[in-house]
Amino acid sequence: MNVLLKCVVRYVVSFELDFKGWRERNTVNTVPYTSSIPQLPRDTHPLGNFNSKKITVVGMGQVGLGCIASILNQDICGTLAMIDIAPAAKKLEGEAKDFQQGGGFHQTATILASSSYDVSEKSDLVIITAGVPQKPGESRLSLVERNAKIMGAIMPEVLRYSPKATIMIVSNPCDIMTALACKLAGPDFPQGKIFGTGTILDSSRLQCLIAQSMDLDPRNVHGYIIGEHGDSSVPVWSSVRIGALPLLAPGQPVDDTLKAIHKAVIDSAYDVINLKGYTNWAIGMSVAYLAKAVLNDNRTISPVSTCVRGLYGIEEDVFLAVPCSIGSQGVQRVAILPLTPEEEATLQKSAKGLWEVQKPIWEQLDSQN
Ligand SMILES: NC(=O)C1=CN([C@@H]2O[C@H](COP(=O)(O)OP(=O)(O)OC[C@H]3O[C@@H](n4cnc5c(N)ncnc54)[C@H](O)[C@@H]3O)[C@@H](O)[C@H]2O)C=CC1
Ligand SMILES: CC(=O)C(=O)O
Repeated sequence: MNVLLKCVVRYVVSFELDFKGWRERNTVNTVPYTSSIPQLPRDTHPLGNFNSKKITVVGMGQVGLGCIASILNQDICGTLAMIDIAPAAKKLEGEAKDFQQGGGFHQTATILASSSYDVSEKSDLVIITAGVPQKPGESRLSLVERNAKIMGAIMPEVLRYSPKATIMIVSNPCDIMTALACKLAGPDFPQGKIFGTGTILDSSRLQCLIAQSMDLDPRNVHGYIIGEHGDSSVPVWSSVRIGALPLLAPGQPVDDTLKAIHKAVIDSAYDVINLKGYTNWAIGMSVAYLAKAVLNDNRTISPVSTCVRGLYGIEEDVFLAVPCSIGSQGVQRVAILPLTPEEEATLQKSAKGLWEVQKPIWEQLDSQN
């Protein structure tokens, strides 16, 4: 009984400490991180209100299609718009018709498709998946220049037709593309409203691999990969929980099994791309999960990509994934996860590496203004 009481007290205390670790997400790029904003009123969502909600997905390749399939299966919105470039128009029309013909099994009343952004008008959420994918063996960072050009073409159109939308970036390299989308939106666009899918997929891969090694349900593994959605990602072993139990005791070193699990997480995308040429279903499920959090204003905690300058001793103007609460306005608050000195140092290294790739694009953009 005594032991049980101690456990309860420990968890109540640690909840309070964790709660104090939240930092409000500033609404505008220029507001310093330390400022706090009044909590935004929670949207009311009576049953069936999703019908008034509109999602646009830009980029109807493998990932875009994976997103649409998951969104439709989960009855998240009433209207869905699909956008791709003009040369892909015929395929786009075919995909839209195929999804429309499943109307007996989902509740999305309207599915639109076009290469023109007027179909995206007044979207509540815009999801950007357009861009070049990796070839087998290619890193995400190597896509940066090609996909920066594509992002440059897309963002003005998105903002023209849906200036109030929350925007989710999936295109790789996801963290730099999210930073770029924010820069293109300008300093007056509420900062948290543009976020990247970050390491939500990497964290799911981590959950699955740990669960597999322990013969458990992945949904009982709680923990995050943070930092870059890519090769320099950081597993926060110090806060992984199995059910309510910590995976590691305080000070317990990370052993070779855990290191191998992290390596397997990093290798996951390369592995699937080698096997089938692309990844799409797991990211589609991740996107639908986040879309539901936005449209239902759920305040769901997920590791998504947001500006981390000023956090964890990071000085560079970079976006990385950290656990955030996600609602209708995108990232509403950033959770300040306690890190060990090693985890913090690895995150800082990841930030520096990303900044080296991002810097030339920033210099180019700044010289144009
Ligand atoms: N963040 C994440 O966890 C993941 C990100 N990705 C990334 O998602 C992106 C898309 O991957 P896939 O769908 O496999 O590639 P894909 O080549 O199958 O599709 C890309 C689509 O973007 C379209 N597109 C190109 N320029 C466009 C523009 N200006 N406007 C509208 N559409 C445009 C293309 O026509 C094509 O349909 C890649 O950058 C990939 O690396 C992929 C998986 C996971
Ligand atoms: C391609 C990619 O970013 C992924 O599957 O993680």
